Amino acid sequence: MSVGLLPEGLRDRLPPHADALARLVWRALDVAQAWGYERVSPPLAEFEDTLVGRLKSSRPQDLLRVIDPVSQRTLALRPDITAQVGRIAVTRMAHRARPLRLAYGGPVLKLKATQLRPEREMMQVGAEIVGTDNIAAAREIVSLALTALERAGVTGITLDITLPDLVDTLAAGPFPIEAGRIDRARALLDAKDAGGLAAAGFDRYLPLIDAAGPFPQALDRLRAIDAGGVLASRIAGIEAITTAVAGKAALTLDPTERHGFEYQSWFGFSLFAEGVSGEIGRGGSYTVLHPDGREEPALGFSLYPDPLIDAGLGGKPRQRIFVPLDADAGAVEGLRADGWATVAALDGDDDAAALGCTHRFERGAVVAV
Ligand SMILES: N[C@@H](Cc1c[nH]c[nH+]1)C(=O)O
Repeated sequence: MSVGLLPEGLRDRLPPHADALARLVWRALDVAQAWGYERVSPPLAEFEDTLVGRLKSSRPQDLLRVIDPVSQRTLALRPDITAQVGRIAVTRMAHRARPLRLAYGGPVLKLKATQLRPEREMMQVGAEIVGTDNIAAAREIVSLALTALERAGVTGITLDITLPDLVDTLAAGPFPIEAGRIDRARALLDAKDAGGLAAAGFDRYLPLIDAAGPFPQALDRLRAIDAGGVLASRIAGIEAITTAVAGKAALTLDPTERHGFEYQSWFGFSLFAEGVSGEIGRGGSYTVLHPDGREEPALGFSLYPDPLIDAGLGGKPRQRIFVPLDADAGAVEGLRADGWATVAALDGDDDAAALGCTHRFERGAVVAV
């Protein structure tokens, strides 16, 4: 057996990174709690059919599955906690008043890594509002996500806004496309392939490519597209949401971006930070399905704090001080209260420096090692 070898995309988090990650998660959850969100903690794995299908428009996913010898049913490891929160909201917490505000944090597992991120297991921490997906809810969710990132020490944040169901809405209304050709149009828009769009007869969608980029120019270009009320109401919505975050993040618009937006509806966003590669968070509006088929609007965000640690965030570990066998317990407690990590001698000849201590506690005084 190969000792210490882990499957591709899975890894151990070692000191000091494991502590830093725990601190980042804790800070984000603490902010959410202060904003009135109650924590839920769903399990790592569920029956496959309860994990998928709870959110409207969620596509069948590639999941990591196992057969449970106890129930003889297929279990899936969660790739996203949002669907689990949706399940809790419409089952065990269905009786609770709306809007229901819930927060969560824990590891998720994807079947495949992406090019940008070789990891398949990552920490996810977030918050969801179930019961409304109006502008006020969107403003709160975006503000909360930015505040949580600020609290984690993240600077240079970019908020990239997208309209995940825009192409479907335009295709069903002002810019008609037959159902069978919508995927083609979406793929061309994803690739920002202007020539391809024109050649395929999707000319009316061309201006959407130019409506991507920094605010406010991108929004002005979106406004210039004549698509009747469909766009007007969304533009008004985006403007109202973004006034709430003015000064906290740089704003960009990518109206047709849908990469990673599986179930989000009229509003979606991605979060980026200077010096951190790839997305650090994502969110938006969506619809939760009740067991009786009833639909409930929801809105939320998830942060992915792992890359923040590689960027040096998450705080510094405590400085370590070596404490001899005969030290006074009260004094040692005082050292911990002052922010030291105390490393107690367990026999006569522990090596303070080898144990990572920069100081030792000698006859009541702190002495450099
Ligand atoms: N859970 C989603 C983001 C999200 C939360 N709420 C709504 N959308 C993701 O990680 O992609």
